[in-house]
Amino acid sequence: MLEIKSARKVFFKGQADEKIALNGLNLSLKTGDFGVVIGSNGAGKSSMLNAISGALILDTGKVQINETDVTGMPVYKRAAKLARVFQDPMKGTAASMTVAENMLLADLRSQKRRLRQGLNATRLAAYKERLALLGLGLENRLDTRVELLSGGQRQSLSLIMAVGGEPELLLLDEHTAALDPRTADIVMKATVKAVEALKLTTLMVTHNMQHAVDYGNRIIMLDAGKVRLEIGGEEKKQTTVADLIGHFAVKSDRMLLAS
Ligand SMILES: Nc1ncnc2c1ncn2[C@@H]1O[C@H](COP(=O)(O)OP(=O)(O)OP(=O)(O)O)[C@@H](O)[C@H]1O
Repeated sequence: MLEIKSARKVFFKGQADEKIALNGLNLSLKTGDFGVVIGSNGAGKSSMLNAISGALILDTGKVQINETDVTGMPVYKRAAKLARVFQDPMKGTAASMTVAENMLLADLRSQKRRLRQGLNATRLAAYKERLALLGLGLENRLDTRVELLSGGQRQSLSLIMAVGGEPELLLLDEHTAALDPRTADIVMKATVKAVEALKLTTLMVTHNMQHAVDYGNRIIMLDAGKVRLEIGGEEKKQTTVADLIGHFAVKSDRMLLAS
């Protein structure tokens, strides 16, 4: 469960270039929800993810993950509760190490064990099982150096490494944006397989309207630092890309009228 209440963040407050990034944002995700966050540039999507992860300290408001109020909790402590996958497929993994060594690094990071425990048979079997969730055949490439994988395989590996510690919340920060359309679709399908198998509560930011329509059980549209529109349940199933683009158009028209 994720609950954001009245989150407000203003950059350069009181100065000529004051920017209101979050303007009383309220959002709640139930356990097992897969929320897809959309919104135009500057709507506050990254600021919201940063406020959840602790990279951004709110001026006012509250962030709660399950039973814990994490608003004042430092990033390293929150890291135990959440996993985040970023846009750049080169950042989440170590290129010159093998798939198995990368899995071990992630494992040790989340379990606070020491590296010298090494890659034993039990671990390798567990990694194979976890990688198989992605449906990309990576379970058969444990000894392959990561730099030899495709961008999509690499980003999917980042994802499975991030969720190894069974986080209470998964944040996907435009994690397919740097990939070509076909690869992005492969990574999205792998993402859904992992999310469903591990029953993860997920919040994904995307500019890809087709992905917003195809994946997740809720669409959350941000505008000017707050939630402007939420679409869930049956309504989400009926929603088309054109509908979503229409909501962006309404916003632009409003802005034109105001200017
Ligand atoms: N560190 C910062 N310093 C100053 N202003 C910031 C900072 N971070 C965000 N902002 C401002 O806050 C507002 C929200 O930005 P944010 O990056 O959260 O939007 P976004 O929806 O993620 O946009 P995009 O789709 O372009 O990534 C914008 O006006 C932005 O310029």
